[in-house]
Amino acid sequence: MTLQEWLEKNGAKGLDHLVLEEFPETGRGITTLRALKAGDEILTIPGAVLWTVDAANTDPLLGPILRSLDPSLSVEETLAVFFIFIKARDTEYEERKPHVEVLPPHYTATNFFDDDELAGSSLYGVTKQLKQQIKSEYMYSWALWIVCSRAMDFKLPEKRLRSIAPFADMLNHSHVYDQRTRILRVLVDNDYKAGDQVFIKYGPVPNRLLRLYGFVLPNNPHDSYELVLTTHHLAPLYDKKVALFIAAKLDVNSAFSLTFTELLPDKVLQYLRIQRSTSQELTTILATANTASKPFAARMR
Ligand SMILES: C[S@@+](CC[C@H](N)C(=O)[O-])C[C@H]1O[C@@H](n2cnc3c(N)ncnc32)[C@H](O)[C@@H]1O
Repeated sequence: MTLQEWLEKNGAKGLDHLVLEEFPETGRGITTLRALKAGDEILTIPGAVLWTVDAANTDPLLGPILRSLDPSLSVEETLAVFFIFIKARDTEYEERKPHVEVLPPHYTATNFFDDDELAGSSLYGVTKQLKQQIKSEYMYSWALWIVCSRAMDFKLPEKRLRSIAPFADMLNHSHVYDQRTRILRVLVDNDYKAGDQVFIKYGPVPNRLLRLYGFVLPNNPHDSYELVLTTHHLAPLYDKKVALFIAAKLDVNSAFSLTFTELLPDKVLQYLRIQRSTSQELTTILATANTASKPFAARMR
């Protein structure tokens, strides 16, 4: 069974007018075979085929294992395990398998870059930080990346639904999830002619797109430099500085986005002022921290 056949069998609508295509600049994407107006519904994906925590937890084989875990896995971990599980099965999962088989096989986000490849890049610091948090073998990192780069979030009255929609995860989208009918509707946010690629809209996102999604946009006006500032726990007056960081609503390990419109954010100056202060300056700052009327975070500028 192909991906399209499985989706149509479950009631997906709109696939007739959409084709998967390889594009030199953006890799695989989706072309529309008919003209579209902004706001048109181009595709619906039934809830039953979505990758969700509920689908993983109710799977007859995987579900009991997931449900027995204490503490339970996070949403992203559950979905990543679900992908790996289906990928590894030889039988019984002919329906979900075609989607797993068309997922990009290689992990392209910066976490998979060597230090040499990242050296000098604006993503060096944040990627280092992220690498320390995610220390796992390749298959699991790949699955987590698949989840994070393709998931869509919907705020339902009683919960947040994070899901990956087969086929819809390969095109430009503005999604709506109808909880009553359990159908995911894909709406376009631009006009398109027949034969156009329908593009992904990521919004005004800087080139840290590379960190999560594994690609960059050339000449991106929203690009930024992620400046990571940390203070070593053996640094002089560490405890006093930490108290001041907290009072100024800063973290000891902080990442700041330097952009073309805000090259030196106030928060960076606040951080550096605390980090560089002498003992006497810190005492003065601490002594006055809660006495003056102006909020402390504002006075640290
Ligand atoms: C939601 S998926 C889109 C479908 C994907 N191209 C595929 O073949 O499955 C998001 C991923 O597509 C790729 N991508 C999306 N937009 C891109 C662009 N403008 N240039 C290059 N790659 C892009 C990135 O790898 C990203 O992580």
